[in-house]
Amino acid sequence: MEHNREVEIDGNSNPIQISRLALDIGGSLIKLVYFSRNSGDDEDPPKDKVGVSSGVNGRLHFAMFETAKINDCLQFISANKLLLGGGFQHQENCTNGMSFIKATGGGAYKFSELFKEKLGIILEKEDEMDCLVTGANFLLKAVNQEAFTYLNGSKEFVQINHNDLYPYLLVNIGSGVSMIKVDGDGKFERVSGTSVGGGTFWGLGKLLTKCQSFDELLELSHRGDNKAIDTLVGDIYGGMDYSKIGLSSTTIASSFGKATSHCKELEDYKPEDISWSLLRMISNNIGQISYLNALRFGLKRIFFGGFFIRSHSYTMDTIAVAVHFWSKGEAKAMFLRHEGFLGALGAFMSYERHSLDDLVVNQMMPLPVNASLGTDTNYDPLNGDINGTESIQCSVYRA
Ligand SMILES: Nc1ncnc2c1ncn2[C@@H]1O[C@H](COP(=O)(O)OP(=O)(O)OP(=O)(O)O)[C@@H](O)[C@H]1O
Ligand SMILES: CC(C)(CO)[C@@H](O)C(=O)NCCC(=O)O
Repeated sequence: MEHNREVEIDGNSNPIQISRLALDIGGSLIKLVYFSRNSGDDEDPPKDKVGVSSGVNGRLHFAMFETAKINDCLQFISANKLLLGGGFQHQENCTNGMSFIKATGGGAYKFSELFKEKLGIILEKEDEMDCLVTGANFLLKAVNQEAFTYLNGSKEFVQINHNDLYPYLLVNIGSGVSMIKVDGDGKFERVSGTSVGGGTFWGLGKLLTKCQSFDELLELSHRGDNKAIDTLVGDIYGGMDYSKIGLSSTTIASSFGKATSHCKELEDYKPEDISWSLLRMISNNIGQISYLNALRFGLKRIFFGGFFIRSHSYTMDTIAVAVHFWSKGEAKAMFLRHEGFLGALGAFMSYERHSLDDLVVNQMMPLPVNASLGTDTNYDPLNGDINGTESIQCSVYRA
């Protein structure tokens, strides 16, 4: 896979300078975040409060690869010269000719030798939970229209009050699920988790439907009908609601309950129905466990991140309905536009905490909605373009 740096990154043929690359190498996906300064920025650096030039404008780029195809990722980094780090600062502390790159996720440990061998870089490991929280706090505070609710098919952006953000529950749905109570910047506790997560949906879905890609499995669910596989309350109650305990006839009484039928084999079920039932089962379960943890700590807001969500309407709807149902409307499920990049952003932000150059990203200037990741025009989660790069405008300042 060959990526044209100039065309893909800023759409023109000027040489651009890449600074700071950070990675989140997860069980399923590798996420990359990197900064490129705007071409010609030398003439027009942003000014600080007293009018002194102190930083550079540029774009923050996001890309992802399947962890199983890590060689594609290495090639992408190398072909796009993401390690050069020229421009306004030095991201690498060079030791014996080796550069350091911030990395988080289990793969930062698992693949550290591979990165050293193939690219000559040392992965400087940052704690995964720390990075998730840093990334989420950063997005919620710095990016306009980052968080939104999703109910009955409609998306509503939430205005975040910086003084009233904490505490909240962060639920990161990756291969597995982590639930983190966040009380402030760097103040958090991982309060729960479940192994029934994105890897479960994709793994079971692949076995049961023979789908070849996650996107295909997700796309299938659009055409599915869970009545064919799930046992509904009405199936047990002769078509009636069980209203005394608040269950309507259409509520799922038992996920995959109908698959116990002796007269049917796997081939007798439609892949789209299987995908829909599986998606509902897993999303419902995560929504319910999240609510229970929010209840445990008296948290009213739950932010969901992780690439399992993929801005998928049924997934978000199911999670939101589960949280609404179980909390009787008390707790609110919210989603994030940069859902899958929390950890990578947190690793990216961690350069400030440690680097000698002491840089801080203290201003985020989102482009019009259609220029950022996670929007309908530029980012289509179902188009199968897993390596598509996306970017947002921002400024990086020297502290
Ligand atoms: N193109 C894709 N290929 C594989 N899985 C995908 C894809 N797109 C979305 N997913 C979903 O996203 C999940 C991975 O999400 P994410 O990248 O947030 O987690 P991870 O960092 O890989 O996992 P973990 O944090 O548990 O190590 C997968 O398990 C799958 O459900
Ligand atoms: C192991 C991690 C943290 C790796 O990202 C994630 O996959 C996870 O939170 N799994 C759930 C593990 C559990 O708490 O049961």
